[in-house]
Amino acid sequence: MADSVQTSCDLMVFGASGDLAQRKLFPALYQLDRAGLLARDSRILAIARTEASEQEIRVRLKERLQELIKPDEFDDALATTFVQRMNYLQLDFTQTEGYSALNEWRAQNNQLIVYMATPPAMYGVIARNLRAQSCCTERTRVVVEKPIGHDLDSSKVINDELAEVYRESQLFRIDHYLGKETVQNLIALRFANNLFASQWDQNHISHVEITVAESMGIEGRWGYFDKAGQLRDMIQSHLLQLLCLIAMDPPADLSADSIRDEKVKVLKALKRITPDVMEQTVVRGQYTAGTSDGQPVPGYLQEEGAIKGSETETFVALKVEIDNWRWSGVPFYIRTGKRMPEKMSQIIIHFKPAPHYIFDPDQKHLANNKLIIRLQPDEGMALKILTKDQGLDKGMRLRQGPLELTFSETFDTERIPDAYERLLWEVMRGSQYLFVRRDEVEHAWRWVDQIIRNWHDSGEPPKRYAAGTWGPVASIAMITRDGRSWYEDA
Ligand SMILES: NC(=O)C1=CN([C@@H]2O[C@H](COP(=O)(O)OP(=O)(O)OC[C@H]3O[C@@H](n4cnc5c(N)ncnc54)[C@H](OP(=O)(O)O)[C@@H]3O)[C@@H](O)[C@H]2O)C=CC1
Ligand SMILES: O=C1O[C@H](COP(=O)(O)O)[C@@H](O)[C@H](O)[C@H]1O
Repeated sequence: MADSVQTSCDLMVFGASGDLAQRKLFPALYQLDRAGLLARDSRILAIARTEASEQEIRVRLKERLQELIKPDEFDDALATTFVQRMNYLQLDFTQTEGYSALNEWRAQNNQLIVYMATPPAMYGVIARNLRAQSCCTERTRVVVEKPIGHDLDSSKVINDELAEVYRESQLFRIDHYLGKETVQNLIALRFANNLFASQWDQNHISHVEITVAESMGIEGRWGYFDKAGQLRDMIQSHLLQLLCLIAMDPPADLSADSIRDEKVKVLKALKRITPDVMEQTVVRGQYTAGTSDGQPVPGYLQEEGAIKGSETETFVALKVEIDNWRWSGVPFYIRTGKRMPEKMSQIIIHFKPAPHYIFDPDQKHLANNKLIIRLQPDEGMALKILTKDQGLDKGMRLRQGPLELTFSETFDTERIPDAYERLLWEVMRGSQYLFVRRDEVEHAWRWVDQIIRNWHDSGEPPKRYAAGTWGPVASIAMITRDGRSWYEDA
């Protein structure tokens, strides 16, 4: 990481025994320590309801780190020092008693970071209790997880509760996709390469595809997921963020507000999806039994904890339009689902063909250049271009080939940091450019809410797809109707 000035931090992790803290936050902090980015006097206060001694918490955390960190990145001595940074406080977040211990723990000169890795319903009460103890100052940074609510109204309640105690400049709302290196690279790709900057509009691009596919199912999270569904869980946050980064105008600079202002303009310009266009522009699916990695897997309704008859969607495909000068007439086809054939996230920019075609009419279908941006796995990109097929017998036959950039092969990158490493590091540096501002969250909900309302009003159940397939056939029909198809690498 380029800028490695350390700041001494006191990090309070509310919800320290939870899945997110254990699986993502503490391993990320360990990695920051390993990279020399945690100041020697930075400390961590793990806070949860579970009764445990400090020693037990440290021992358990070290075991967990050993389990989660790759063997060649796990250093026993470092892990021992790392867990010594940690203290433990047993606290019921909803009770005021006990919060005074937080003030006693913190070192006044260290930068205080409060990480709320808890259900969002806890954010307000934690913030108020911290204020009551004068535990936070104007310098305190507060990190909150998604989802911020489950619709516009509930997100406003959570945002208002946070705003009662903290200024917007203190709030770091996580969307972990923004912490992925390949997602940040979208900004570099678009605004550091004039080649693309000058071609990035409706004059040159015919359509855009965004696919975020997961091979896993619900993995014991049925209770949470069934109340959310794929639209709220993935589209409202991650996919709309990706769409914004692809569609936004150039920001004046790399400051958080310049970037976020441009993203908000895109969210405001998203065309409303009215009931009359739902059938052509929205496909909602739910997986049934099928296979994953060659093994039989149950359907959504047979997963552990499932409630019979649930109509929650595990797949969504949308045809999105952006009503502005840059993107008028350019559909963005986006899809995301659980239990798809593979875990794969990619963005395809389909360029328009040259204005006048002079080659073999049989080859006209090849005529569009495509930029394939592979977000994960196999991070990199390929620009599909046309060249002359070589050979005396080939005449002026065309063939399509990639200008290929696979990051791991081209660059001597030691390791790609996990999204949470980057995000925690940015919080420590006090930089908000990878975090979501209140108005972004609310515009995203406003747009997603109308789709949910339409589903509700129509009463139409999700379409079924077998686990291990690319979603309901209707999602293929949606794009085929426009004479296009979802990109498949030949
Ligand atoms: N897990 C993940 O991969 C992701 C999670 N998130 C978000 O992160 C947040 C945390 O998720 P996750 O870790 O999965 O949730 P868990 O349910 O696994 O953990 C919740 C944590 O909050 C604590 N807690 C809850 N209520 C109280 C209370 N009244 N007093 C004290 N402690 C309390 C629990 O303590 P105890 O165990 O002691 O009861 C536990 O440490 C949520 O907002 C979630 O949406 C976002 C993206 C991914
Ligand atoms: O936020 C979430 O993201 C994960 C997918 O994240 P990835 O980094 O593995 O692509 C998703 O599985 C989960 O349902 C959702 O809450």
